[in-house]
Amino acid sequence: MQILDVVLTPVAFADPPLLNVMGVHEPFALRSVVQVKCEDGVVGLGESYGDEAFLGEVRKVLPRLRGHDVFDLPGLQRLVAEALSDTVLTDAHGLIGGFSIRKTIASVYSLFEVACLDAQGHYLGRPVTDLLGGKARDAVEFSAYLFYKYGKHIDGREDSWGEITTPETLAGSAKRMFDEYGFRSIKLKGGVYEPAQEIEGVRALAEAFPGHPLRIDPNGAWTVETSIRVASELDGVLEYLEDPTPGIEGMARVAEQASMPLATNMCVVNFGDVEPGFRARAIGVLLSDHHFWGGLRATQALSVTCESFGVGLSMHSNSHLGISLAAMVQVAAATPHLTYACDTHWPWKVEDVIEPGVLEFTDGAVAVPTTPGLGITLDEDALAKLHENYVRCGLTKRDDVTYMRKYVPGFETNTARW
Ligand SMILES: O=C([O-])C(=O)C[C@H](O)[C@@H](O)C(=O)[O-]
Ligand SMILES: [Mg+2]
Repeated sequence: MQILDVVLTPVAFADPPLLNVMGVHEPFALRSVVQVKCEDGVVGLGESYGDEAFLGEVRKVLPRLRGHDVFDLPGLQRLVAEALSDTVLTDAHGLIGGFSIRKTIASVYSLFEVACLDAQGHYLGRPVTDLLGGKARDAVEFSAYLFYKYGKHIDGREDSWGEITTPETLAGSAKRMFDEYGFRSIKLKGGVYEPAQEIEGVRALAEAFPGHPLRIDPNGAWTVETSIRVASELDGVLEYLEDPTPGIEGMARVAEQASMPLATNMCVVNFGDVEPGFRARAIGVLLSDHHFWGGLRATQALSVTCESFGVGLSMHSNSHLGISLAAMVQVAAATPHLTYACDTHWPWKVEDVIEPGVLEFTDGAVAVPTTPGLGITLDEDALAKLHENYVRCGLTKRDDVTYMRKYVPGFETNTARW
């Protein structure tokens, strides 16, 4: 089945001022939506990053896709690699580890791989899970992903969550997420305040939600020594500790002393990192992300690798829309070795590009769609509206650091600060 045309649409959706180690989220999160249009009216959907540098790489591939067989994924991989000369994509938020040509190719390939799998599924009348080997579970569990946040954006734009800076407001946000989505486990994005304050936040959550698995992710805000101390203070409280300190070597030193497993989406971020990361015993849990690991099939290969080495697997997320959630759900469902509830930023957004009603949360889990492809339908009007947002907002890259300086003049990132 030949690809006849590919339409790339950059979009932007409203994002609250969520805090992290790098600063604060800007008023809009950027994404790209791709429609791979094939013979017989079949269309496949993909979603990924929306910053200008990423779009530039994606655009290099577009003219080569016409005439490509949508079932030929190795050919797609070659075609992407050939198109992307030797550019290495980086980002201005630094939250998903190092960059390389390999990771750049994997990221761009992933966008098209997902769209091709969606198209294949529509053509065959089968869900993507079937194309990935079949369902290992009927629903995919996610965790309540909590953030500290400001009450409003610099331009006065507000959201329904209000300010979250204290243990009380943190527990309040968890309660709301539990009530609305039925989540059972909690992840706290840390790296914002000094460790004692974030430990207090974790303890407040543990007290308010006894028995619910808890994690904290300061995105490398702590030194090795601080990480070891926090791990010891939160012994018996955390299910796992995510990226306490930067780099494989530092993580390995923490892992040696910590009672709980360490997780990462920062120090092992492509297949080249697996051997050194696993050899150093730096992590007990790998947080995969199909957007930069090279798609859904690469995520399954990663899962088998993790299982072979006794490493757990879960899923990392960035601010995303429904096409990405659908892809995460499909691959998670078709991946037997998935050992923890996955991350999602889903509760923080109020708009989308897909028709509502399919990806619903019950008891913190999304039922795996059984309809063809990813199981979702693009809402063309919503896509046009979010594209209009993109044009109007004027953002071309994610830059939490510079935006934070509007709140805190002179702000420097918190990486290994404490
Ligand atoms: O687990 C993580 O490190 C993330 O989810 C990275 C994200 O970019 C998160 O920090 C965010 O949205 O600010
Ligand atoms: Mg993380």
